[in-house]
Amino acid sequence: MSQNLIRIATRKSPLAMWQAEFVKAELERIHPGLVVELLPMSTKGDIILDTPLAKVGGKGLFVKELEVAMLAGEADIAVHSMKDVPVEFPEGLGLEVICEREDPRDAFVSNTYKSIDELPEGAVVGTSSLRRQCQIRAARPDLVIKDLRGNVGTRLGKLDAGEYDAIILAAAGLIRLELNERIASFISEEESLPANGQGAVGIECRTDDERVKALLAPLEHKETRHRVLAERAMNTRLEGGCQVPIGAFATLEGDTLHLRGLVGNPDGSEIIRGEVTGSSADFEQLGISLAEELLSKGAKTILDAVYNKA
Ligand SMILES: NCc1[nH]cc(CCC(=O)O)c1CC(=O)O
Repeated sequence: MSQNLIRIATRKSPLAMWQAEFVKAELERIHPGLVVELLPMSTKGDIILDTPLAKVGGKGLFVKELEVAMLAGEADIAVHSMKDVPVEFPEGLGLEVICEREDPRDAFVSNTYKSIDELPEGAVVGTSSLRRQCQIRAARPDLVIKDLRGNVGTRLGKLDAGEYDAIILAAAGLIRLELNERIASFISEEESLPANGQGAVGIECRTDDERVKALLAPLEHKETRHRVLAERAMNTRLEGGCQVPIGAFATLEGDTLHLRGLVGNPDGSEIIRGEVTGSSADFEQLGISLAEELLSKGAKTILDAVYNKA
Protein backbone atom coordinates (compact mmCIF):
# COMPACT_ATOMS: atom_id res chain seq x y z
CA MET A 1 0.00 0.00 0.00
CA SER A 2 1.10 3.51 -0.76
CA GLN A 3 2.99 5.02 2.15
CA ASN A 4 1.37 8.43 1.73
CA LEU A 5 -2.30 7.44 1.49
CA ILE A 6 -5.01 7.07 4.15
CA ARG A 7 -8.52 5.92 3.18
CA ILE A 8 -11.42 6.87 5.47
CA ALA A 9 -14.50 4.64 5.55
CA THR A 10 -17.48 6.84 6.36
CA ARG A 11 -21.24 6.85 6.41
CA LYS A 12 -22.84 9.08 3.80
CA SER A 13 -24.93 11.28 6.09
CA PRO A 14 -23.97 14.97 5.96
CA LEU A 15 -22.75 14.84 9.58
CA ALA A 16 -20.63 11.73 9.02
CA MET A 17 -19.21 13.29 5.84
CA TRP A 18 -18.43 16.51 7.73
CA GLN A 19 -16.56 14.53 10.39
CA ALA A 20 -14.60 12.54 7.80
CA GLU A 21 -13.74 15.73 5.88
CA PHE A 22 -12.62 17.32 9.14
CA VAL A 23 -10.22 14.44 9.89
CA LYS A 24 -9.00 14.48 6.27
CA ALA A 25 -8.26 18.23 6.46
CA GLU A 26 -6.48 17.87 9.82
CA LEU A 27 -4.34 14.96 8.60
CA GLU A 28 -3.39 16.76 5.36
CA ARG A 29 -2.58 19.96 7.25
CA ILE A 30 -0.36 18.17 9.80
CA HIS A 31 1.32 15.85 7.28
CA PRO A 32 2.16 17.73 4.05
CA GLY A 33 2.25 15.28 1.14
CA LEU A 34 -0.19 12.85 2.72
CA VAL A 35 -3.20 12.04 0.55
CA VAL A 36 -6.48 11.25 2.32
CA GLU A 37 -9.40 9.70 0.44
CA LEU A 38 -13.00 9.20 1.57
CA LEU A 39 -14.82 5.91 1.02
CA PRO A 40 -18.52 6.68 1.63
CA MET A 41 -20.64 3.62 2.52
CA SER A 42 -24.22 2.79 3.54
CA THR A 43 -24.75 0.97 6.84
CA LYS A 44 -27.66 -1.14 8.00
CA GLY A 45 -28.65 1.66 10.39
CA ASP A 46 -28.94 4.10 7.49
CA ILE A 47 -31.16 1.73 5.57
CA ILE A 48 -33.73 0.82 8.24
CA LEU A 49 -34.68 4.38 9.08
CA ASP A 50 -38.38 3.88 9.69
CA THR A 51 -38.22 1.48 12.65
CA PRO A 52 -37.64 2.79 16.19
CA LEU A 53 -33.99 1.97 16.92
CA ALA A 54 -34.70 0.30 20.25
CA LYS A 55 -36.76 -2.26 18.34
CA VAL A 56 -34.29 -2.81 15.49
CA GLY A 57 -31.87 -4.12 18.11
CA GLY A 58 -28.31 -5.19 17.50
CA LYS A 59 -25.36 -3.09 18.55
CA GLY A 60 -23.14 -1.30 16.07
CA LEU A 61 -25.81 -0.83 13.43
CA PHE A 62 -24.05 2.24 12.07
CA VAL A 63 -20.46 0.97 12.16
CA LYS A 64 -20.30 -2.69 11.13
CA GLU A 65 -19.85 -2.13 7.39
CA LEU A 66 -17.09 0.39 8.07
CA GLU A 67 -15.28 -2.14 10.26
CA VAL A 68 -15.59 -4.86 7.65
CA ALA A 69 -13.97 -2.50 5.11
CA MET A 70 -11.03 -1.83 7.45
CA LEU A 71 -10.49 -5.50 8.23
CA ALA A 72 -10.58 -6.30 4.49
CA GLY A 73 -7.91 -3.63 3.89
CA GLU A 74 -10.23 -1.53 1.71
CA ALA A 75 -10.06 1.37 4.17
CA ASP A 76 -7.57 2.37 6.87
CA ILE A 77 -9.62 4.35 9.37
CA ALA A 78 -13.23 5.11 10.29
CA VAL A 79 -14.38 8.35 11.88
CA HIS A 80 -17.24 8.06 14.38
CA SER A 81 -19.39 10.17 16.67
CA MET A 82 -18.20 8.73 20.00
CA LYS A 83 -21.82 8.56 21.10
CA ASP A 84 -22.53 5.90 18.48
CA VAL A 85 -19.42 3.76 18.97
CA PRO A 86 -20.21 0.34 20.49
CA VAL A 87 -18.30 -0.59 23.65
CA GLU A 88 -16.57 -3.55 22.04
CA PHE A 89 -14.45 -3.67 18.91
CA PRO A 90 -13.94 -6.60 16.57
CA GLU A 91 -10.64 -8.46 16.92
CA GLY A 92 -7.94 -6.44 15.16
CA LEU A 93 -9.63 -3.03 15.43
CA GLY A 94 -9.51 -0.39 18.15
CA LEU A 95 -10.28 3.20 18.93
CA GLU A 96 -6.95 4.94 18.46
CA VAL A 97 -7.72 8.63 18.79
CA ILE A 98 -10.35 10.87 20.39
CA CYS A 99 -10.42 14.42 19.00
CA GLU A 100 -11.29 17.60 20.89
CA ARG A 101 -14.91 17.78 21.92
CA GLU A 102 -17.47 20.16 20.40
CA ASP A 103 -20.33 21.50 22.58
CA PRO A 104 -21.69 18.38 24.37
CA ARG A 105 -25.14 19.77 25.21
CA ASP A 106 -28.52 18.98 23.76
CA ALA A 107 -30.19 21.76 21.78
CA PHE A 108 -33.82 22.83 21.84
CA VAL A 109 -35.02 23.45 18.27
CA SER A 110 -38.36 25.07 17.51
CA ASN A 111 -39.79 27.62 15.11
CA THR A 112 -42.19 28.92 17.75
CA TYR A 113 -40.82 28.48 21.25
CA LYS A 114 -37.50 29.41 22.84
CA SER A 115 -37.19 26.70 25.50
CA ILE A 116 -38.87 23.68 27.08
CA ASP A 117 -40.28 25.99 29.77
CA GLU A 118 -42.14 28.00 27.13
CA LEU A 119 -43.90 24.97 25.63
CA PRO A 120 -47.65 25.00 26.29
CA GLU A 121 -49.35 22.05 27.96
CA GLY A 122 -49.63 19.04 25.69
CA ALA A 123 -47.06 20.30 23.14
CA VAL A 124 -45.47 17.64 20.91
CA VAL A 125 -41.69 17.13 21.26
CA GLY A 126 -39.71 15.01 18.81
CA THR A 127 -36.91 12.72 19.96
CA SER A 128 -36.13 9.03 19.67
CA SER A 129 -33.62 9.10 22.48
CA LEU A 130 -34.81 7.37 25.66
CA ARG A 131 -32.29 9.48 27.55
CA ARG A 132 -33.83 12.75 26.32
CA GLN A 133 -37.35 11.36 26.67
CA CYS A 134 -37.04 10.35 30.34
CA GLN A 135 -35.53 13.68 31.37
CA ILE A 136 -38.16 15.74 29.53
CA ARG A 137 -40.99 13.60 30.85
CA ALA A 138 -39.71 13.89 34.42
CA ALA A 139 -39.64 17.70 34.17
CA ARG A 140 -42.82 18.09 32.07
CA PRO A 141 -45.18 15.09 32.33
CA ASP A 142 -47.77 16.96 30.26
CA LEU A 143 -45.69 17.03 27.06
CA VAL A 144 -46.25 14.48 24.31
CA ILE A 145 -43.08 12.74 23.13
CA LYS A 146 -43.18 11.60 19.50
CA ASP A 147 -40.60 9.42 17.75
CA LEU A 148 -38.16 11.24 15.45
CA ARG A 149 -35.66 9.43 13.25
CA GLY A 150 -33.38 10.23 10.36
CA ASN A 151 -30.40 12.44 9.63
CA VAL A 152 -30.22 15.93 11.09
CA GLY A 153 -31.66 17.47 7.89
CA THR A 154 -34.55 15.01 7.80
CA ARG A 155 -35.39 15.77 11.44
CA LEU A 156 -35.38 19.53 10.84
CA GLY A 157 -37.61 18.99 7.78
CA LYS A 158 -40.16 17.12 9.91
CA LEU A 159 -40.19 19.97 12.43
CA ASP A 160 -40.68 22.51 9.63
CA ALA A 161 -43.52 20.40 8.19
CA GLY A 162 -45.38 20.93 11.46
CA GLU A 163 -45.17 17.38 12.85
CA TYR A 164 -43.74 18.66 16.15
CA ASP A 165 -43.81 21.84 18.24
CA ALA A 166 -40.13 21.31 19.06
CA ILE A 167 -37.39 18.74 18.62
CA ILE A 168 -34.25 17.95 20.60
CA LEU A 169 -30.93 17.40 18.81
CA ALA A 170 -27.29 17.30 19.81
CA ALA A 171 -25.92 20.84 19.56
CA ALA A 172 -22.65 19.49 18.12
CA GLY A 173 -24.29 18.14 14.98
CA LEU A 174 -26.06 21.43 14.28
CA ILE A 175 -22.92 23.47 14.92
CA ARG A 176 -20.82 21.26 12.63
CA LEU A 177 -23.34 21.52 9.82
CA GLU A 178 -23.45 25.32 10.27
CA LEU A 179 -27.07 25.16 11.36
CA ASN A 180 -26.43 27.13 14.57
CA GLU A 181 -29.28 29.51 13.75
CA ARG A 182 -31.73 26.60 14.19
CA ILE A 183 -30.79 26.31 17.89
CA ALA A 184 -33.50 28.15 19.86
CA SER A 185 -31.61 27.48 23.10
CA PHE A 186 -29.02 25.19 24.63
CA ILE A 187 -30.37 22.81 27.25
CA SER A 188 -28.20 22.84 30.37
CA GLU A 189 -26.60 19.61 31.59
CA GLU A 190 -28.81 19.88 34.66
CA GLU A 191 -31.96 19.71 32.52
CA SER A 192 -30.70 17.13 30.03
CA LEU A 193 -27.58 15.22 30.95
CA PRO A 194 -25.82 14.43 27.62
CA ALA A 195 -25.10 10.94 26.30
CA ASN A 196 -21.68 9.45 26.88
CA GLY A 197 -19.30 10.77 24.23
CA GLN A 198 -21.75 13.33 22.85
CA GLY A 199 -19.99 15.97 20.76
CA ALA A 200 -16.72 14.04 20.45
CA VAL A 201 -15.31 12.40 17.32
CA GLY A 202 -13.22 9.22 17.54
CA ILE A 203 -11.03 7.45 15.02
CA GLU A 204 -10.87 3.67 14.70
CA CYS A 205 -8.13 1.75 12.89
CA ARG A 206 -6.39 -1.64 12.71
CA THR A 207 -4.54 -2.20 16.00
CA ASP A 208 -1.41 -3.48 14.21
CA ASP A 209 -1.17 -0.60 11.71
CA GLU A 210 1.77 1.34 13.16
CA ARG A 211 2.05 3.62 10.10
CA VAL A 212 -1.53 4.84 10.42
CA LYS A 213 -1.37 5.07 14.23
CA ALA A 214 1.68 7.36 14.01
CA LEU A 215 -0.08 9.59 11.48
CA LEU A 216 -3.21 9.81 13.67
CA ALA A 217 -1.40 10.54 16.96
CA PRO A 218 -1.35 14.37 16.63
CA LEU A 219 -5.17 14.46 16.46
CA GLU A 220 -5.52 13.06 19.96
CA HIS A 221 -6.95 15.40 22.66
CA LYS A 222 -6.05 14.02 26.07
CA GLU A 223 -8.63 15.95 28.12
CA THR A 224 -11.46 14.81 25.85
CA ARG A 225 -10.17 11.22 26.04
CA HIS A 226 -10.30 11.20 29.86
CA ARG A 227 -13.80 12.67 29.93
CA VAL A 228 -15.24 10.47 27.22
CA LEU A 229 -13.62 7.26 28.48
CA ALA A 230 -14.93 7.89 32.01
CA GLU A 231 -18.42 8.33 30.54
CA ARG A 232 -18.04 5.21 28.41
CA ALA A 233 -16.77 3.15 31.36
CA MET A 234 -19.95 4.00 33.23
CA ASN A 235 -22.06 2.99 30.25
CA THR A 236 -20.11 -0.22 29.74
CA ARG A 237 -20.51 -1.26 33.38
CA LEU A 238 -24.25 -0.65 33.00
CA GLU A 239 -24.17 -2.80 29.85
CA GLY A 240 -25.74 0.10 27.98
CA GLY A 241 -25.85 0.14 24.20
CA CYS A 242 -26.56 3.34 22.29
CA GLN A 243 -30.37 3.25 22.75
CA VAL A 244 -30.68 3.43 26.51
CA PRO A 245 -32.09 5.88 29.06
CA ILE A 246 -28.59 6.63 30.36
CA GLY A 247 -26.86 10.00 30.65
CA ALA A 248 -23.16 10.38 31.43
CA PHE A 249 -21.20 13.60 31.44
CA ALA A 250 -17.71 14.39 32.72
CA THR A 251 -15.96 17.71 33.23
CA LEU A 252 -12.33 18.42 34.09
CA GLU A 253 -10.83 21.04 36.36
CA GLY A 254 -7.10 20.66 36.08
CA ASP A 255 -6.51 16.98 36.81
CA THR A 256 -9.76 16.55 38.73
CA LEU A 257 -12.48 14.72 36.88
CA HIS A 258 -16.11 15.15 37.85
CA LEU A 259 -18.54 12.61 36.41
CA ARG A 260 -22.32 12.81 36.61
CA GLY A 261 -24.61 9.99 35.56
CA LEU A 262 -28.24 9.03 35.45
CA VAL A 263 -30.49 6.14 34.56
CA GLY A 264 -34.14 6.94 33.98
CA ASN A 265 -37.39 5.16 33.42
CA PRO A 266 -38.40 6.15 29.85
CA ASP A 267 -41.83 7.26 31.15
CA GLY A 268 -40.07 9.79 33.39
CA SER A 269 -41.50 8.30 36.58
CA GLU A 270 -38.09 7.70 38.10
CA ILE A 271 -34.59 9.09 37.53
CA ILE A 272 -31.64 7.72 39.46
CA ARG A 273 -28.70 10.12 39.65
CA GLY A 274 -25.19 9.99 41.01
CA GLU A 275 -21.80 11.67 40.76
CA VAL A 276 -18.15 10.97 41.50
CA THR A 277 -15.00 13.09 41.64
CA GLY A 278 -11.40 11.94 41.43
CA SER A 279 -8.09 12.08 39.60
CA SER A 280 -8.50 12.18 35.81
CA ALA A 281 -5.92 9.38 35.53
CA ASP A 282 -8.47 7.08 37.18
CA PHE A 283 -11.11 7.81 34.52
CA GLU A 284 -12.09 4.20 34.02
CA GLN A 285 -12.44 3.37 37.72
CA LEU A 286 -14.49 6.53 38.27
CA GLY A 287 -16.92 5.47 35.56
CA ILE A 288 -17.22 1.97 37.01
CA SER A 289 -17.74 3.27 40.56
CA LEU A 290 -20.50 5.59 39.43
CA ALA A 291 -22.20 2.77 37.50
CA GLU A 292 -22.10 0.60 40.61
CA GLU A 293 -23.56 3.40 42.70
CA LEU A 294 -26.43 3.76 40.21
CA LEU A 295 -26.98 -0.02 40.14
CA SER A 296 -27.12 -0.14 43.93
CA LYS A 297 -29.76 2.62 43.84
CA GLY A 298 -32.01 0.57 41.54
CA ALA A 299 -30.80 1.24 38.00
CA LYS A 300 -30.75 -2.47 37.20
CA THR A 301 -34.53 -2.87 37.47
CA ILE A 302 -35.07 0.02 35.04
CA LEU A 303 -32.49 -1.20 32.53
CA ASP A 304 -33.71 -4.82 32.62
CA ALA A 305 -37.22 -3.61 31.79
CA VAL A 306 -35.91 -1.50 28.87
CA TYR A 307 -33.76 -4.30 27.43
CA ASN A 308 -36.55 -6.86 27.66
CA LYS A 309 -38.93 -4.58 25.81
CA ALA A 310 -36.46 -3.67 23.07
N1 LIG B 1 -27.60 9.55 17.50
C1 LIG B 1 -27.20 10.18 16.27
C2 LIG B 1 -26.13 11.19 16.48
N2 LIG B 1 -24.84 10.81 16.67
C3 LIG B 1 -24.09 11.93 16.88
C4 LIG B 1 -24.93 13.03 16.80
C5 LIG B 1 -24.55 14.43 16.99
C6 LIG B 1 -23.12 14.78 17.13
C7 LIG B 1 -22.40 14.23 18.31
O1 LIG B 1 -22.95 13.94 19.38
O2 LIG B 1 -21.17 14.09 18.18
C8 LIG B 1 -26.22 12.56 16.51
C9 LIG B 1 -27.44 13.37 16.28
C10 LIG B 1 -28.18 13.79 17.53
O3 LIG B 1 -28.14 13.12 18.57
O4 LIG B 1 -28.87 14.81 17.45
